[in-house]
Amino acid sequence: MEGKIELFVHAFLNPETELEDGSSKLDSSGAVDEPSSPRGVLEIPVSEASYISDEQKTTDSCNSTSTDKSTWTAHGPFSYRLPWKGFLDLVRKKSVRKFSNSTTARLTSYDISRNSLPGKLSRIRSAEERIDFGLLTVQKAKWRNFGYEELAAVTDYFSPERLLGKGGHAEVYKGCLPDGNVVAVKKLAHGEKEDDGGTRSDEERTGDFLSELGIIAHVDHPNTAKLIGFGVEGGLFLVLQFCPHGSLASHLHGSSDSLEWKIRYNVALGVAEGLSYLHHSCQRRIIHRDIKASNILLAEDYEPLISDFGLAKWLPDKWLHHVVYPIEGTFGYLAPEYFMHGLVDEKTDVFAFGVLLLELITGRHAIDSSSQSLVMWAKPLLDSDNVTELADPKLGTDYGLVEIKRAMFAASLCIHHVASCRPRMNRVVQLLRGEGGSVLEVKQKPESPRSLLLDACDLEDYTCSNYLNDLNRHRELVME
Ligand SMILES: Nc1ncnc2c1ncn2[C@@H]1O[C@H](COP(=O)(O)OP(=O)(O)OP(=O)(O)O)[C@@H](O)[C@H]1O
Repeated sequence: MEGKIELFVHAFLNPETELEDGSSKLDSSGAVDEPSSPRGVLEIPVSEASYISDEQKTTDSCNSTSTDKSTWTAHGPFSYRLPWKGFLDLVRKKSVRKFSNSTTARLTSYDISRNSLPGKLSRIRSAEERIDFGLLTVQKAKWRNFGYEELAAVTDYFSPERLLGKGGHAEVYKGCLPDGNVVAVKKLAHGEKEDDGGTRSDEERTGDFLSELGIIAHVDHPNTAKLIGFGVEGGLFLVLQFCPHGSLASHLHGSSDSLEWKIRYNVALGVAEGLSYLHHSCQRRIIHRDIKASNILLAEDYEPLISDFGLAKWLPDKWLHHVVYPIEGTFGYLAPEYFMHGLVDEKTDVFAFGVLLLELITGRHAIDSSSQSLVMWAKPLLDSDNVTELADPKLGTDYGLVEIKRAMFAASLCIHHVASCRPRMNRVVQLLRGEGGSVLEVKQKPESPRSLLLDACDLEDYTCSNYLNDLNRHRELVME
């Protein structure tokens, strides 16, 4: 492997911790033969690649940003390990995020201790430092480690006027770097008491942060959010590419203007491609677990970027699925096998993507104000191919009939209540591009091999009304 160098830092989960959390270590044969899923994977690539092109650096200003797909190149294959294990041992503990019954937020906050965290985290070195390997000096060019003062200065001391948005875990501010680049500074929320009266430990919060940082730094696709840097002084911060058009949710649900169909279709395709990359083409198999309209950001030209990797997991290839507890995510987007059994694999994201497609087609919320599930509302209309009833009234008849029918067909497959009957994301991309073949071909039989556990779940006579009952039951349990 010549010519290119990457530095990898791998943080591995403590196996015991993982088992305590209920995570499955079974491969298809049921054998426990795989080390636990890493808690976070932090890669520091040292390649020619840079997220921001020279051209962009000179042309961007606080008032204008651009997204140049041509600047994103693959990382080189040669790797070198840094001795960070001691530090990472501190952050092995698994996060215990709470499940929310809200369609817009997960109810968890970080209790960021200002005393001990910076000390521990200060061992993270800037991705800009030069590293001397004897004969070879390489430039780590990917990300920056920002100091607190620097982040405060670029966001006008986190002034409310700079606030771009607020989620369940973070506030995001617009920042203008001295070189003119505009960024989004994601400030992880300060800790309040959790609902159960407990507080999250430094280690847990740091683990969550590293997990998100590790995954977002690892992914590299035109339809995934771009990391520019991070900060660990005075709190935990991610510095991200600024998306001038905000979130898809704000356009679909927060604006009286209609998002035109052409953009909606491009968003559907872009998100499908981004997810297909995460599932099948990324160096590791990543499950996002929180695909929803508020986590899709719109960059220049309304190109969609999958963001918020706070719940994302990567699965070793040998694992058919992963069992997680607690169940986290957002009501309305949760696949039945996930909210009932905690089973996570690529099909969890496929289901959520199906709900997102329905939102794009209909303009409706995943769960509306009267708690009606979009999936349940849309199913009969999808079955009867009723475009007129399904299409967002704001669109009028301004949609491509072929495209909307493709989107409807893809959605109907993605929201199938049996996981194995849902298509994989690379298939969904083909369907949306019109490369899908006939309907009969696509309505495939369940994939194999399937784990015994999943098959048992699938073999139940699980109908749509079962799904609705389960959803309601689960909701009641969570709200108790
Ligand atoms: N890079 C960005 N550019 C512009 N706006 C952004 C950016 N990142 C986030 N935002 C805005 O901030 C909001 C909250 O961000 P984000 O979803 O990452 O927070 P969160 O607390 O992790 O959310 P969640 O409740 O889903 O966990 C987004 O919905 C969006 O409106």
